[in-house]
Amino acid sequence: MEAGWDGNLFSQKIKTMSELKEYQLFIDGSWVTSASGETIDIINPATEELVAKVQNGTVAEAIQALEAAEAAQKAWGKMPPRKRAELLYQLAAEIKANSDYLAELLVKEQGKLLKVAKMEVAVTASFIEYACEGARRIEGDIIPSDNPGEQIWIQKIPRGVVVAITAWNFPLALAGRKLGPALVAGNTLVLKPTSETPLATLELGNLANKVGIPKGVINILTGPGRAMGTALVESPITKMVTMTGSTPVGQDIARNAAKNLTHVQLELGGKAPFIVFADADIDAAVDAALHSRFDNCGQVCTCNERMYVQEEIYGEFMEKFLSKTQALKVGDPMLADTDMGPKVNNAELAHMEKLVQISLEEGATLACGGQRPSGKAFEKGYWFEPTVLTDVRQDMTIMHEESFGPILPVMKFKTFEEVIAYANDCDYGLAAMVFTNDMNLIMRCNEELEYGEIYVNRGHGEQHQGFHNGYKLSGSGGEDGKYGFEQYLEKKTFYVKYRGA
Ligand SMILES: NC(=O)C1=CN([C@@H]2O[C@H](COP(=O)(O)OP(=O)(O)OC[C@H]3O[C@@H](n4cnc5c(N)ncnc54)[C@H](OP(=O)(O)O)[C@@H]3O)[C@@H](O)[C@H]2O)C=CC1
Ligand SMILES: O=C(O)[C@@H](O)[C@@H]1OC[C@H](O)[C@H]1O
Repeated sequence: MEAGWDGNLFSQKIKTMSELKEYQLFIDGSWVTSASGETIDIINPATEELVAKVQNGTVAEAIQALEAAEAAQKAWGKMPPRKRAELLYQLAAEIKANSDYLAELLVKEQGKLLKVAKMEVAVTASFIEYACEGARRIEGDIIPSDNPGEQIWIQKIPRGVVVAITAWNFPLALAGRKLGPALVAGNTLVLKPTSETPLATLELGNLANKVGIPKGVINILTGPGRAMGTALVESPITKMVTMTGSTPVGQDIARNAAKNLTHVQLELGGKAPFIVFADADIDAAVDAALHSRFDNCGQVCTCNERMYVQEEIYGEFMEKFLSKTQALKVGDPMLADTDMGPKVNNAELAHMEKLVQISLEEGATLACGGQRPSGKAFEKGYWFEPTVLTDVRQDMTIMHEESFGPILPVMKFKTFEEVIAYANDCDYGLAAMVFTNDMNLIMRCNEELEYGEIYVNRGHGEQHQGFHNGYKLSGSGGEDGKYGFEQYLEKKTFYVKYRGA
């Protein structure tokens, strides 16, 4: 089937989702078929049906995209930031205008609920709009020198070509989260979405052309992360790599970027503790714990990965929590009353089954779930029941290995010191959640918890103006907010001697 676009999202050869689309690579403003002659199948996790095909791009095409971005950056970086922002505001508007189409793509490629997919599309636009607000706040410094008749100027300048590599759980939002600040700051972009869920992200190429973003400013590639990703990271053309994904891949990227000492920003795995003290609002804590574990089928980096409940309220809390967990409706992500869709692929589903098996072998009790749901609706697809494990110990695998899925181990604790030790006994340091109304406990948690993002009396969910920052093996550099934006700028210091003594 011939694939191609005339530059407009809806004038493509394919008019409905039912026809199979073959996406191409978006390089230098054009759609090109890979020289590899190979494609990657994108499968619907709820039905196992083939949704579309994408190019299995080559290393040579990765370099071609980098060269296009490098050529475009010269003019793009010299454009007034406000002008860049005006184009990106239009891109954000087009994303919102195509919300239904993009949301449906996200459901079909990732299996997320339609209502969550619509939120993701809105958040993608919002990430870009937030970055645009910073266009006229790219501020430097003028500092008096110790030498007479001299000033020191510290300027903020674009880094150059930025490579963005994204994960499969919120593919479009993760792309917008990086594309926005990268381009507003005057950089150009080579974006490599995950091979699992690249479709909605690829559509950004159509929208970029539609709003008139100059060719080469945004390039979007699909292909094997290890081969293509490594080529992008190792190239001397690349001046920054921003990646969201697993810790092992983040470590690979850090190693490969070291060859040119390229600036790296990594948002990686997590194992967030969810701590409920005896004085907590139990009903609020139950609801927050439920959503912070089972949102997006547990596939959120800040998810409640392990829960600690103070023993005085454990019985009441768990009775309410298990009741709500068992009431969750697993099913078709397109339906409004569905609470949880499928895992993204078969490998992730097998990982769920393996974690439950290991947990039971290590002595845990299965309080609910623990397997694939039965019934005709679940004969196809990568479904897993909302699962709660009790009678777990801190030394068990499930308390340390990220599940990134709908499995929640729960432990009792007696004292503050005990639960802080449990919470910090972790290789990750991204997010933590704490429920208590005692200000003294809140401040002590703030002091003691070794996490970059702590939520108090609410569940997970970052905001753009915050700072999404992982300690330890959860990442390096952080993103979002003014500190995330700064990462996309280089500084140049200028000593200006303009008169004698
Ligand atoms: N901290 C955060 O904000 C978030 C963290 N995550 C983490 O991401 C993980 C799940 O996402 P997942 O997509 O499976 O993560 P992966 O690490 O498997 O992949 C992430 C991206 O890296 C690419 N890639 C793979 N190998 C390399 C390499 N050697 N060099 C360069 N790029 C490479 C992948 O391409 P390809 O897919 O083509 O192989 C993909 O685009 C979980 O661990 C989760 O915790 C997820 C979301 C947010
Ligand atoms: O990356 C994640 O899993 C979260 O940061 C998620 O990504 C985009 C959404 O805004 C966040 O909830």
